[in-house]
Amino acid sequence: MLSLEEVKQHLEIADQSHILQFWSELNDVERESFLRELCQLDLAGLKEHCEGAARAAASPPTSLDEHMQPVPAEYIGSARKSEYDSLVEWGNEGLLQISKNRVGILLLAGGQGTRLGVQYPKGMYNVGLPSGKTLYQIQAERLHKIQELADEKHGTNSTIPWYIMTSDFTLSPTEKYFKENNYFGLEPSNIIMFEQRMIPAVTFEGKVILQGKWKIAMAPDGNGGLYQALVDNNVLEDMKKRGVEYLHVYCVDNILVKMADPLFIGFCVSKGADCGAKVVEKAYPTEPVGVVCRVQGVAQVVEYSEILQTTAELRGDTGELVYSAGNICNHFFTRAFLQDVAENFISHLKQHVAIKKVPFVDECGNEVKPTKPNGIKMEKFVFDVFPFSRRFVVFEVVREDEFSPLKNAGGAARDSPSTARNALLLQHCRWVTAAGATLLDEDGNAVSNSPATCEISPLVSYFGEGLEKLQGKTIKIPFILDKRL
Ligand SMILES: CC(=O)N[C@H]1[C@@H](OP(=O)(O)O)O[C@H](CO)[C@@H](O)[C@@H]1O
Repeated sequence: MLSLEEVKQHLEIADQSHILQFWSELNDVERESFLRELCQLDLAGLKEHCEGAARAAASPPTSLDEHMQPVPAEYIGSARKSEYDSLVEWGNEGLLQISKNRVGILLLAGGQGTRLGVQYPKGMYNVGLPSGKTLYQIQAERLHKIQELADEKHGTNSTIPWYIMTSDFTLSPTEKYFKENNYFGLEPSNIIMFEQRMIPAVTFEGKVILQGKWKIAMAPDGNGGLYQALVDNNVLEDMKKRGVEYLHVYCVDNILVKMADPLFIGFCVSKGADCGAKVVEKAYPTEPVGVVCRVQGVAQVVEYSEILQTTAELRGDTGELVYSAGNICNHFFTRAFLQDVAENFISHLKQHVAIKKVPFVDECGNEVKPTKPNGIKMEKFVFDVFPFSRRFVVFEVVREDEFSPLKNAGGAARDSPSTARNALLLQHCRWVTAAGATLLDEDGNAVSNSPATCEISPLVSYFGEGLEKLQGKTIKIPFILDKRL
């Protein structure tokens, strides 16, 4: 650990001496804790970080819009439009890769859940399903199931390691939650949790914000902090040791996420891709999803916060949105590509500016909750490695089956606990109906097209398969299927 004097010198060079303004008022315990925190900062890079943040926030955002083009059709596969034989072939390829232990999944779970308004990790959220399952539990059970499907087909005993990127906010509660739930029956050594870095929030004048007299306002470095975290935590070595060649990266909040989706993985592998993204057709022009496109001929995502409304609203001859490929934060990477990024491109990753309300202490040491934005948080985005890909592909999937994110607190019109819950229940109603059963509501009327209390455990079915025995049955809701038929 550095001495106080050494830290002081670094702070002076970085023009950040105000960080120690309350030092004389601190007791020994506080001093030790603060010094330890300061030593963990990238002190050598602090000046550049602070000045860069202030510069970036002051300059008008560079618009990419005029250089955008849609991704050419030959790089797009579609769960909706591709031929049946191709879908079967890709699905089989994916299951084969899983059975050979070549597939891993990586969950981005370092976020603070600010919009959702919870103090705990988003994955622990219970959207109010009849089973009361949380997002983490649903995901763990899907993982069990997809391993089982691969094993049944290939007579193997496969493992899909589950890498979970957390942050200072989410690591300990996530660890505790998995432990308390006995890792949902998964082997703990195959669940690898690690932390992304945190970086200081900065004022518009380029000064690190003090959140307390001996506490800096820190924020995770965005989901694109993944690449640095892979290096910091030797994750790529772990993948190599296990023989994992393909990684499916996804974010925590999508209740319909198909982890290690064999179709997506099989499609990417068959196309020889090093990098791929799943998309859904945008629901409306201003939907808060990134647009997967090309910028000056290179694959990229233009985030919803950075696209001009006029571009988002552009329509083609037949009235369809020109930029309709909505990013659902489901990415495919080969290990070789990630290694290349780790070795050559981390420092080239773009920094995005987020202007936020950051609680701080004033000159007198009083804690203040700002009413208007006062701070800059710099973030990297996970998809900003797409431009470094040599073969990038896109896979379009059906929204109703694959995308219902939990972003907002209850009561919001969109992307809320109830929309997520209903999306899952509706999907399960469709599965039961497709299997040839009739669902009846409490009054004996057939249920169609409304979310009824019909929940099928992921341990029973992953895609809607395995429900053949329901054919011809009449089933009264509530219907909870949690054991194999
Ligand atoms: C940096 C990043 O990954 N942004 C993603 C991510 O948005 P958030 O609003 O950050 O959750 O998830 C969206 C899908 O839910 C996707 O459309 C968007 O591009």
